[in-house]
Amino acid sequence: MGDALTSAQTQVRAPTAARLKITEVFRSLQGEALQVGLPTTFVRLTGCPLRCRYCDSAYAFHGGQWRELEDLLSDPLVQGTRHICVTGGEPLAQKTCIPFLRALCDAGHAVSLETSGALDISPVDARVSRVVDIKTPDSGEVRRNLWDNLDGLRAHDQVKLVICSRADFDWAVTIIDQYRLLERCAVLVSPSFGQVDPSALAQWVLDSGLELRFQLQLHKLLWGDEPGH
Ligand SMILES: C[S@@+](CC[C@H](N)C(=O)[O-])C[C@H]1O[C@@H](n2cnc3c(N)ncnc32)[C@H](O)[C@@H]1O
Ligand SMILES: Nc1nc2[nH]cc(C(=O)O)c2c(=O)[nH]1
Ligand code: SF4
Ligand SMILES: [Mg+2]
Repeated sequence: MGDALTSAQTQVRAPTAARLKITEVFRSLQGEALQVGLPTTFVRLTGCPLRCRYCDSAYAFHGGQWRELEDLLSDPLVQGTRHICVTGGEPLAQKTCIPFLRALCDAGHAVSLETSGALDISPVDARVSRVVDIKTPDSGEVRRNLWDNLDGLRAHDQVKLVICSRADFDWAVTIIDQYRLLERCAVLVSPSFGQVDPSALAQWVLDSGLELRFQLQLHKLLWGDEPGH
């Protein structure tokens, strides 16, 4: 028989514990979104079905380490911090992300989720602040936007558009108007790092007359574009 398990032996094995594939867990200042500046622990999940041209986290597409939920929840970097940001990669591409987010909320953390907007956000625990990207034409992934996600946005969620060009900004204004996004939650615009001049985008925001929240990735100003910050 060798080492091969019979089907009977397979059935009596303990069920596999819920696991997530993780690229990194680190503590930094939140560099993006409404929670910017707050000390935060980041949990970066491995893998993403999109390929945005500007992606600064491509190192999370592959590799990573399987970790059990219990192990992650008891990680000192998680336990010792109120603010937790779950990001990736695309966190919602792993189904165990949903119970992970719920468990973080149950443990009393203030949780935010960075997501591409390409996967259904409706199963996410209502206590989580969902930061939903809308992928612009010049991201190269505009066809992946799941527009139904916008219907279910709550006041403590956030929509983010990473702007790669003036044409992207004009497109963003049209979308914001069409989906009445400013009536739903905060709408953030951020320059694609190193591609769009931040002062140009700041001026476009002022000229638009819209109550958009301009933002820069604070961590890159502080620490550059290195992983782990
Ligand atoms: C790396 S992604 C991970 C979460 C998810 N996949 C997403 O796209 O939202 C986290 C955030 O970083 C933004 N981002 C990635 N590369 C960027 C860049 N070069 N400049 C500005 N923002 C960037 C993404 O748009 C997203 O809002
Ligand atoms: N400091 C810091 N803040 C962040 N906010 C969102 C991040 C991300 O990569 O999703 C990120 C990140 O990578 N670093
Ligand atoms: S969806 Fe997020 S992680 Fe995936 S390629 Fe785009 S920016 Fe990178
Ligand atoms: Mg990042």
